[in-house]
Amino acid sequence: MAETEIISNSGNNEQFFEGVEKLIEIWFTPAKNADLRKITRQQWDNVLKIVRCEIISFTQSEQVDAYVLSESSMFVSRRRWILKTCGTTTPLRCVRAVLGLARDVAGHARVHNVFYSRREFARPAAQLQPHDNFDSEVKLLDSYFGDGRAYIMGPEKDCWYLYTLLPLEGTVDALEKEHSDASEGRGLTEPDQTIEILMSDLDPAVMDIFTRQYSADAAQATKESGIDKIIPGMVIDDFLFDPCGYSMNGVAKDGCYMTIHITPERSCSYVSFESNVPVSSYNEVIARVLQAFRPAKFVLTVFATPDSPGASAARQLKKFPALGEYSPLESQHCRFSGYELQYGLYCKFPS
Ligand SMILES: C[S@+](CC[C@H](N)C(=O)[O-])C[C@H]1O[C@@H](n2cnc3c(N)ncnc32)[C@H](O)[C@@H]1O
Repeated sequence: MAETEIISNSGNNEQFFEGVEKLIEIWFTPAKNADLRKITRQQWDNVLKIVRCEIISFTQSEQVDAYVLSESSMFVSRRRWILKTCGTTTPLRCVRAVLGLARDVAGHARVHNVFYSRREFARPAAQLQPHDNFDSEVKLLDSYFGDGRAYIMGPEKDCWYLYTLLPLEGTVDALEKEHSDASEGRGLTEPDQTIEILMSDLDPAVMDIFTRQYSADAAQATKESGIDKIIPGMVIDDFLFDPCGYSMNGVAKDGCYMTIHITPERSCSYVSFESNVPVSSYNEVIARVLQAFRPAKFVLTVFATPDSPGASAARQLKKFPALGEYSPLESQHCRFSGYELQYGLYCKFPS
């Protein structure tokens, strides 16, 4: 597991923990009999050693294998791999190994799409290479994928970074991509949508729930915080760290997932929520998440293909609405070839 750093001036000997995750999602082009779930547990253990984290729990649905990690989560399905890790982990260092296993073990030789994203770290200088700056991350990603584009959204301290192979809609690159996808039979996509809510500065009373002092086990923390009500019908795999910290994965029968990670330490409190639940409005989910965690500030991102129910959710958020007691500070909308993206930064009123 990655090391944590003692905060010298916290006064209560509290440790600093970088809750902000690096999130990489790779989609492979559909191929006959190819399935990333052919990669064995031992092989994943070896991959995660490179990242400096380990598997601590596992659950699955018919469509997805969900791993809780010492630093966040990993989801493996037929052609999509998601790795989300926090602390000082190094997820981009394992991508070459994953591409090799995908080709040699799973039968996936072709990458269809890549999304790498993260919020700005609380302490960027504490990160290990290449994660100590976005330029280095992009350089390494380009060495794997060759042809990516990098974006930075929002104001400096609260910005959100994205690297993807998707070109912006209407550009020459987008037209070229459509042509090459069509000629190589790669036009096959499926509806996809993802919401992330990346929250900081959370209500200390809520954060106390995610300590061993307060909750006897993860199940108690899940229930008491209302996490079990955010998206009903999920099979929940939760873990309460000692002395504090919490991670959960939820999987549903229809193949969708949710994942929540909590760093409750007062000086660096952080919570992330992510799901691909196929709804046409995120209003209820967002309201439940904010009610459960009561952050002072959060970054909201929604990715959706035009044929997914989430496309209308992304457009609703584009109108830049206040969300309950939260006012919008920044908003950006991007149309990629095949995806819409909405980024928003929100702050509790008055800011
Ligand atoms: C893995 S969790 C969730 C991190 C997540 N990315 C988030 O959103 O905050 C991190 C929390 O668990 C605590 N923790 C306790 N033991 C840990 C361990 N062995 N490895 C990682 N985190 C641990 C950390 O101090 C921190 O509060």
